[in-house]
Amino acid sequence: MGCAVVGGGPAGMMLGLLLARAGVQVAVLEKHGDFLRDFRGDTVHASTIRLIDELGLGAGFRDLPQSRLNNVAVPVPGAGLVTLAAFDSLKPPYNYVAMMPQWDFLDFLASAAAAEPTFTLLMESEATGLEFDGGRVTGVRYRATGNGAADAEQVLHADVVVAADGRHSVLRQAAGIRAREYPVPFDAWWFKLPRRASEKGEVAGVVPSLGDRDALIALNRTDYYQMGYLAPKGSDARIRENGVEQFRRRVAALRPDLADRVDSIHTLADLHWLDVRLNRLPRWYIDGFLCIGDAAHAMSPAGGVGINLAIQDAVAAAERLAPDLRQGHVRTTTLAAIQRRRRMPTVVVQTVQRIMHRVVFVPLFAGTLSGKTLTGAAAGNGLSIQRILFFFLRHNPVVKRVLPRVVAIGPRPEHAPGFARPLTLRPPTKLGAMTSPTDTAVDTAAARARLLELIKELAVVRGKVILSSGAEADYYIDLRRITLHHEASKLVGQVMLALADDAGIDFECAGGLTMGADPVGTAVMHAAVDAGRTVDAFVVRKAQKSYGMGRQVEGPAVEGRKVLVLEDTSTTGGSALTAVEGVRKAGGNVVAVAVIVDRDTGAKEKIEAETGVPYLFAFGKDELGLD
Ligand SMILES: O=P(O)(O)OC[C@H]1O[C@H](OP(=O)(O)OP(=O)(O)O)[C@H](O)[C@@H]1O
Ligand SMILES: O=C(O)c1cc(=O)[nH]c(=O)[nH]1
Repeated sequence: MGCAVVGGGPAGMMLGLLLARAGVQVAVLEKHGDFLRDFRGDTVHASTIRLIDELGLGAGFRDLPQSRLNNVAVPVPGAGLVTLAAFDSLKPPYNYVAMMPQWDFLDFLASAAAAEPTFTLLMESEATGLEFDGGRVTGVRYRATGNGAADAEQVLHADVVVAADGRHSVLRQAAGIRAREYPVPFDAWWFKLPRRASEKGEVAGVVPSLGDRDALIALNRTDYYQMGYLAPKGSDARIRENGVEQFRRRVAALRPDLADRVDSIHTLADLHWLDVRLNRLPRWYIDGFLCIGDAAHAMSPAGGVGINLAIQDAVAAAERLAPDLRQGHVRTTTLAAIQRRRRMPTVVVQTVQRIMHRVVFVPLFAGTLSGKTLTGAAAGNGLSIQRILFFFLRHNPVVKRVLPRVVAIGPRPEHAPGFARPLTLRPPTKLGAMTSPTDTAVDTAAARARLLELIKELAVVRGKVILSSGAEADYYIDLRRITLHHEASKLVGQVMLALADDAGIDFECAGGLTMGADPVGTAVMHAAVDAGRTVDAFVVRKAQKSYGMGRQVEGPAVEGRKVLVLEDTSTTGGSALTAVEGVRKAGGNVVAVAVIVDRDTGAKEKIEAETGVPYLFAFGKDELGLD
């Protein structure tokens, strides 16, 4: 076996799927017989949705029953419902958090992985320990608990064992790795309250209400409210001693609007206690063994970002493990590289959570924080750190932009490794283009999102610069760094092809003025061929060649054929116009001009007026943050 993953949660299943797509033998061991468990994190964050699109699974994912969380709001006395994180301010389509039962999400990942021949899912297989050879882990010991075979311990040998078995990881203990604990002031108790049909249309959101020494959050789900009661650590025994009636009264006091249904909490056995922990391992690995997700760093539920972080760990791990696993030996330096990659986002998120604990939860449980404190409505309430923070959360434009991003996307989001992405886009048919974008659109959305990120990261250069036209500008987009880039080139082809298809442009040749347009033309040609179409590329020289064939337009003849003129970017539109003129002289029928980035400097108007064909662009300067 290449890789044995222990724990069929979001991180374990994602890692299994990605490694299987790399063609590596991988087994995921899950101790339960199904994924059905209440009150696991039921969020799928924006960066995970983007990842799913990149894996070509977006259409199936969107078919799953789910609701969208568009914001996080707090009701504050005197200020109404205050939105703290408006996800819908993020760029679509990744501008929400999907809420769905985690078992649906895990079933979905499991069925995608089952399509890969190198993937095995071992349900009812409980890991009990590690197998060592010298100091190196060489496998995992486990017990199959199904079919009454509970006591037969077996060994699964693997090049690497990955523990994705959560906060109480059995395997990390077996590896002798100990976590560093940070104090957490509270625990959480999850339960459900019914949601009436008449309430279905209400804002989907997370609605917290603060008490004097406790708090209640409500997650609006399709036909119920998922309630989280928060109280000081160590309160579980007291809550249970006080009995169900007192607990119902407390819930009713915190959410009077839900008081009419607290009877649905039949007994305190309906409360699911979460012993909240915040910790992380100083070292996530030993030879042959790696921890990811909560096994490497238990997260507080504050912000609800633990699942996303765990999935991102899985992606980073898959990307780095796959090459080693293909060679049959996982180097310890590779495991160290995975920890290096994921440590920063972990530390950032945990630090934010620890600040939230200190600033919100400690005073809350000391009885010095309530909704009134935040707005200053409480008598004798001066400027407090909470009021200042609350003011910033509501009014500071940078905080208002950054907060939804931190929650929905997270620091250092990961992208699907090339080996896990679908090989080609589906060939669009004329009928398909007219009816629904289905799979093609979903894949294109992922390609477009990734390309945009690469352009921002690699091509945008700020500072004074002289342009081709002689004009001076404050920024330059060096798209050659994109069109000649190992990952971006392919995306350029896919995105530009989809751009023309979406505009209903039918073409047989693609190219433009050398040299910016050259790699764009070949990328489009390859994307078209991948999609089962025949498109040739061409190059328009800046001047006609004075010897040889004496041509200005090089490549298979464009004469009598439908031509898409391409550019990487345009400012005055002069280069694209030269290309159109060259193609027309060579007898080509120009059907459109398309550029990757438009600088919004009048090129569109000029080109459309002078050539009479549409001018398309994949990205505007506003999308690059250059507005
Ligand atoms: O719309 P325009 O004002 O024509 O400006 C845009 C052109 O400028 C750049 O090329 P450049 O002229 O620098 O030449 P190169 O492709 O040979 O590098 C770019 O690749 C476009 O072709
Ligand atoms: O106008 C240009 O010369 C120009 C602008 C730009 O952003 N990028 C580029 O390659 N050329």
